[in-house]
Amino acid sequence: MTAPVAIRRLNANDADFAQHLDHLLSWESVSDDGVNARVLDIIKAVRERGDAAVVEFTQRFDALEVASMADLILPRERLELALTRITAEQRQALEIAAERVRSYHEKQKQDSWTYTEADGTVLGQKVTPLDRAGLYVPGGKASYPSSVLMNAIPAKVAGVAEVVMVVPTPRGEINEIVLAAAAIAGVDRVFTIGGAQAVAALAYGTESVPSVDKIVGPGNIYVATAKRHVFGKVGIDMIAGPSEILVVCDGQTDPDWIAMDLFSQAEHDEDAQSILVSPDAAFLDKVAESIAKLLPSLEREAIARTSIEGRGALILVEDMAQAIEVANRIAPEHLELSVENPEQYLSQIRHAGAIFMGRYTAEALGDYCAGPNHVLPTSGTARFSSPLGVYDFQKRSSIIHCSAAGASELGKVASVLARGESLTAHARSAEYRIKN
Ligand SMILES: NC(=O)c1ccc[n+]([C@@H]2O[C@H](COP(=O)([O-])OP(=O)(O)OC[C@H]3O[C@@H](n4cnc5c(N)ncnc54)[C@H](O)[C@@H]3O)[C@@H](O)[C@H]2O)c1
Ligand SMILES: N[C@H](CO)Cc1c[nH]c[nH+]1
Ligand SMILES: [Zn+2]
Repeated sequence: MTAPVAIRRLNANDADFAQHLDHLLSWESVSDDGVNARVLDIIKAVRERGDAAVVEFTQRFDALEVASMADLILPRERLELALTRITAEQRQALEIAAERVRSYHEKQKQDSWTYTEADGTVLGQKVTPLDRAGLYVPGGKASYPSSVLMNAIPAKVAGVAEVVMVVPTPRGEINEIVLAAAAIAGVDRVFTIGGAQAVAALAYGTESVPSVDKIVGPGNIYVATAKRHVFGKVGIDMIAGPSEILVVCDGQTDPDWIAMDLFSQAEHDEDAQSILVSPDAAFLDKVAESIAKLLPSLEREAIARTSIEGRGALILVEDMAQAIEVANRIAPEHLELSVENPEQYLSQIRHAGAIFMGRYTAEALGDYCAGPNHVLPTSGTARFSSPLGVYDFQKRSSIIHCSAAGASELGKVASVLARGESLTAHARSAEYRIKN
């Protein structure tokens, strides 16, 4: 007999549904005072003592006996060596995934543009890649070669001259697939450091670690808190919370497939969130049975069970219109539309990090190799932010080139507005160019 799984059941027509949904979605992304204080101490120490502090924190938090920073630097040749230490099958999978991610992101590349007005004035925007990007690859509880590809490839496509990667190697355990992914993605330098100390080193620079212009990549609470604190000194991509999946199903997909799709994100983290919405009550029962049947077969059963029981839900809705309403309210990181003819709903979806269309598009394909980025807005932030992309590694400068005639005409307008602001040097600067 299979052990019961206590997954929450909600009905969107219940009077207190909104309240229950708010409670279900709430996740405190702000670090507690203890974590905050510790991270601030780490950042201060790295700013003041550079490499020496990074080495000390690495010894303490990653249980690594290293003598100096030299032991925490991996040259490009070491990355190339990793390519020979993985299996041919692993190398081929990495190369196929990298190629698909690269060609998808090539389409996002923005070019500089200008236009010329009738009087010869030229206006436009110059698009420039960042000089140096820092890529945080998590390495505490698990290793993520796919995240190396998803973060480094858009940077390279954007034309970033130097990509510096940091990855902790607790107890000295190096993941060869992570290094091989770095070689394939074209990462320039790797430091085996992690946590807040790695973020601080990338932001402020040390004797060995170069300071970067922007830090991207997911990480645990120490990494996220450090990223918040160094924002302003450097750019950051986003603060990514635990993984989430919302499946909307019309009741016609194999319930085992749906259960495993829910587990695919639940196995990431005890705090991950997996929710199924369907207008078919009998189907929700079948998925509940599949969950109970398949959960014990997972390698990461304990993590997935905590996630499913603590933050998961099966939600009954009146119809597909109500399902879409719930999806927009949740604004999930991943939305699976496991329905017949998903295109009919696409225009109504307003908030989702990535939308997986139809019964065959398992979210897991997007995590590894479909092509779009797997670094996505979580915790409802899809309301205002977008997947990591080439645009995160490009910045724009305005271009203004006035002709003599253009400067004269604009000078008159600027003069009036400047005098209205009592900024007379502005006004006189513009007025010098007015032709009488
Ligand atoms: N959104 C995404 O695309 C995505 C992808 C991959 C991973 N993730 C998430 O990233 C996170 C990775 O976390 P992780 O812990 O496995 O690796 P991590 O690399 O983020 O953190 C490990 C580091 O945390 C620091 N640390 C640990 N305990 C500490 C302490 N007590 N005090 C100070 N520092 C300490 C150490 O320096 C250690 O090197 C997970 O939550 C995972 O779900 C998200
Ligand atoms: N689903 C994660 C982002 O939420 C990304 C990932 C990496 N490996 C497997 N999955
Ligand atoms: Zn995943």
